[in-house]
Amino acid sequence: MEDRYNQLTGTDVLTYRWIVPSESMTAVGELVVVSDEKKSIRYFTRVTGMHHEYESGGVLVTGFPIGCIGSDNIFRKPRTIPPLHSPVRGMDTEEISLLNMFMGDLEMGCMMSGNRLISEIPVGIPPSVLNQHLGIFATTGMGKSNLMKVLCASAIVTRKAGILLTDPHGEYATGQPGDPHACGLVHHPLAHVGLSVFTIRDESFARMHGLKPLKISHSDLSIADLGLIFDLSHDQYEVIHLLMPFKTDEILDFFIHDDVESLPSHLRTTAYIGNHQDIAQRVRSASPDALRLVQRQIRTLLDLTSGFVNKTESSFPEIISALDENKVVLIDIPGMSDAAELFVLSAISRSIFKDRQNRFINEGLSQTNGNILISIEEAQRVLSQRSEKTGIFREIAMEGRKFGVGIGVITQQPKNIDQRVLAQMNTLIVMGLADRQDREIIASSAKHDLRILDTEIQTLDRGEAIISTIGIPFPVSCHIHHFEEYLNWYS
Ligand SMILES: Nc1ncnc2c1ncn2[C@@H]1O[C@H](COP(=O)(O)OP(=O)(O)OP(=O)(O)O)[C@@H](O)[C@H]1O
Repeated sequence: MEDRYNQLTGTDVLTYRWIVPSESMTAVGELVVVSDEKKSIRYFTRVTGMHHEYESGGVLVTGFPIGCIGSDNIFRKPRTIPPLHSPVRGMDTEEISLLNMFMGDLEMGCMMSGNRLISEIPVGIPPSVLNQHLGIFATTGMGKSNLMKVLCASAIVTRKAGILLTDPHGEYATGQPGDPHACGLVHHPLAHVGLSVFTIRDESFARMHGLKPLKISHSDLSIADLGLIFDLSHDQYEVIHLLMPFKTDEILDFFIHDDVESLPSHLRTTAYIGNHQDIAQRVRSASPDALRLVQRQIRTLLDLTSGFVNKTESSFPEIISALDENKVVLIDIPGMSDAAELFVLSAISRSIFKDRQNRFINEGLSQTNGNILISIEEAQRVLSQRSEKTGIFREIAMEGRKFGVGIGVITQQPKNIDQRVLAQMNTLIVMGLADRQDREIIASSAKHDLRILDTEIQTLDRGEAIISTIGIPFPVSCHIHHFEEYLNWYS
């Protein structure tokens, strides 16, 4: 090899340049080490770009130092620069194990260095960051469902955090319907201890797979969530606000037992005869049409959800204690409409958040409680800039951290998520984003500078991700395990 190759030809603190022979297989994302041999400092550097160099006939590579390590063996942000002509080389075994030390317990895949898989470095995020929210940004078909299953599989093994997810497609519990080779979370060898599935499917299916029936009681619901299901007018929102101080089971009882058409006129006389005088008094000033509509919608909602919403029975205490035991809780609701799924997720999320909040206020959360991650697919439905439907999810995004509750925002359209919510996300997993504006928004909210990884993000393949988390001092390229294969490792 000629001398001029693989030596630093230019540096500033955050950009290194060197030339490699044109036939070399250097790839964007590759990790190399630039060593300052005099001072015994090694600079770990990630290839961020390259182009042909006329003069030398080689390829001019640019890289970004992700950290450096001196003779004290402490990994630091690079504030110094290596001298010109410092050698640039691949990582050795000791350097690979050094990077391995930063990886967390919730394993998702293996580290990638350019096109090469480093199987010695399993990539995972620490469970301790889950209360600081997580964003998964993936174009359709890039492997987001597979990633979620792998993340849950790891959580089932490590049992250091609880994860809640809803599944309206029926693919997480027992595998993609119609695919005989697909596996689901129930096939995890530790599912009996680390997984709880609550389902709306029929009893025989549930029994065969060890799933529990999902039950939601009237008092688990919040009247505010009516807006998740129906488009409410200003007047209807007013009715909802008037009703807010009352318990939901009483509100529902009131609307179920009064005659829809005569309700408003009754209320205008003093002769209301019923069990809910206080509610009747309160809604007296509301628009009769809005009141009638709200009543009709409540009845429709209870009709639609009659399979699992009932007066008194509730799975919520069991869901909360499973999450407290750091289990994965899957709400299996195949065929449920978009709106109804959000309604269910909102009710469960509120219950989890309020429980943790109350315990925090009354007893101080014990250190043994792990974090809980509530994952929301297509999160732009509830966390967009102008949505009135953000309710509990925004509250968790803003305040969940101190109570150990984080949200997992999964979306293809980060530009449609409220920027203030994105700013709260301390772990970002990017799985391909074709839209430049989407990439810019993510780059500006990440804890690491992802702008320089733009080329890499654009060249991500299915099953590949860039992970930026406060738990790891540099962004990591990762090849996500294939769920079915990952399960086999445990079997
Ligand atoms: N890491 C991976 N390794 C190998 N194959 C993968 C990986 N991730 C996903 N796949 C395969 O790619 C296909 C699409 O994956 P998946 O269903 O997870 O994508 P998705 O992003 O959830 O898609 P959609 O947006 O349509 O729900 C599946 O056949 C899956 O097995």
